[in-house]
Amino acid sequence: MATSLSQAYRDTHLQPKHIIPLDFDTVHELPESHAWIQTDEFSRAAYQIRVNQSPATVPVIDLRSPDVVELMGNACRRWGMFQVTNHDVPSSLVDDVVEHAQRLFSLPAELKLKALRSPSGATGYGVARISPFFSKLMWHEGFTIMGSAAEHAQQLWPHHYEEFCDVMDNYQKKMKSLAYKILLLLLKSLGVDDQEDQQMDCSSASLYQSESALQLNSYPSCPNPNQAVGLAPHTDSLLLTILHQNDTNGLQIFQEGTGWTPVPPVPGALIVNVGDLMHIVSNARFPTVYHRVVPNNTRHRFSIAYFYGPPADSVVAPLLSSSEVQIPRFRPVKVKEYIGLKNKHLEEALHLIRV
Ligand SMILES: O=C(O)CCC(=O)C(=O)O
Ligand SMILES: [Fe+2]
Repeated sequence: MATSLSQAYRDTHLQPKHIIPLDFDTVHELPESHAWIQTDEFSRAAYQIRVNQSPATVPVIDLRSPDVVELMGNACRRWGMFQVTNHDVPSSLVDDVVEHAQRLFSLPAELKLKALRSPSGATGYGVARISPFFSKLMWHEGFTIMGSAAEHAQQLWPHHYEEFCDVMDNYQKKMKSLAYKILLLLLKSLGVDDQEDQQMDCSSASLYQSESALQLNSYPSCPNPNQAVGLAPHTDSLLLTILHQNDTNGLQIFQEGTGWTPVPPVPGALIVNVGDLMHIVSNARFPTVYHRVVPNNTRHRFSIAYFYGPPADSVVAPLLSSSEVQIPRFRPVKVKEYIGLKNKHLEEALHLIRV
C-alpha cells in the first residue's frame, strides 16, 4: 500500500513538552524553558554571527516576466530563495487563510489542546517538529494540515468547522498549481525539459506528482526577544516551500560569509525556498536554505508555509544536465527514507546520502 506523507512523518518517543506549546496568554516574562541565551545552541557560531545589515536580500521576481526561467534559476543558485509576484493567488484568499489561522491561535489554550498532534501523528496543533533537537523551547505554536483539516478542526469548532476546512482546501489547491508551475520553471533552468518526460527514469517522472503539507505558524510578541528563538535554524525537507508572512519581520536566512539576512515582507509577494529534496534534484546547484525566525516584543507574527514534494514512496535523485559534466553528489533516496533520516538526524541527513 502507498505510504502517505503523514505516515512518513510519524515520530515516536516524544514527551509532552515536544508537542504542547506554552500558553502564551498567561506568561509575561520569558520562562527558563524558553530562554536560549545560556545554551550551547545559542552560542554556536550560527547565533553569534550578527545580522547582515547590507541591503542585498532575496530578489522579487514577476512570474509573468519573459526572463522568468533565468531569473528564478539565478535566484536559486545564489540564494536558494526568491519572492514571487503576479502569482495569481488572490490576496482575498491569502487574507482568509491568515484570518482563520489567527482565529485558531486566539482560542483558549485548553481548547487548542483538543486538536493537539498525537505523539505518533503529523497533523494538528503543537510545537515545531524540530523541537526535540533543542534543549530549549521556541516562542512559537503551529497547526499542521496534510490533506483535509476536518479531523482536528472538528475538535475546535464542532458545529462550524467547514468554513475553516474550505478555506484551507482552496488555498492548498492554489498552492499546488503554483508550486507545480515554479517546479517546471526551475527544472527548465536546470536544463531538464518536461517535454522529455517520456524518456525520463522513474525518479524524475515522480517529480511531476506531488504530496504536500500546510503549516500555520504563530509567533506571539515576546517579553524578551533577545533571549528567545521563534523557530530554530533548519532547512525544509521537501522540494519547495511557498511561504506567506504577515507584515511582521522575523524570517532570516543564513548565507555563508555574510551571516543572517532578513527577508522582509513584500506586500502581495510569496516567498519560495528550495528544500532538501530540490537541493538533491539540482545536484547541489541550488542550496537548501538554512533559515530561522526571530521574535519581537511588539507584534504577533503569522506565517503560512506550504511544503511541496513528490509522493512518499517515490525516489529522488540528482538530475544531471546534459550540457554540463557533473558527478552525482547524492545517492538516490526514497522520499520517506529521507524524511526518516531527517526526523532522526536533522541537518546531518543530507550528509548521510552524499556520495
Ligand atoms: O515563519 C516563517 O517565516 C518560517 C516558517 C518555517 O520556516 C517553517 O514552517 O518551516
Ligand atoms: Fe522552514
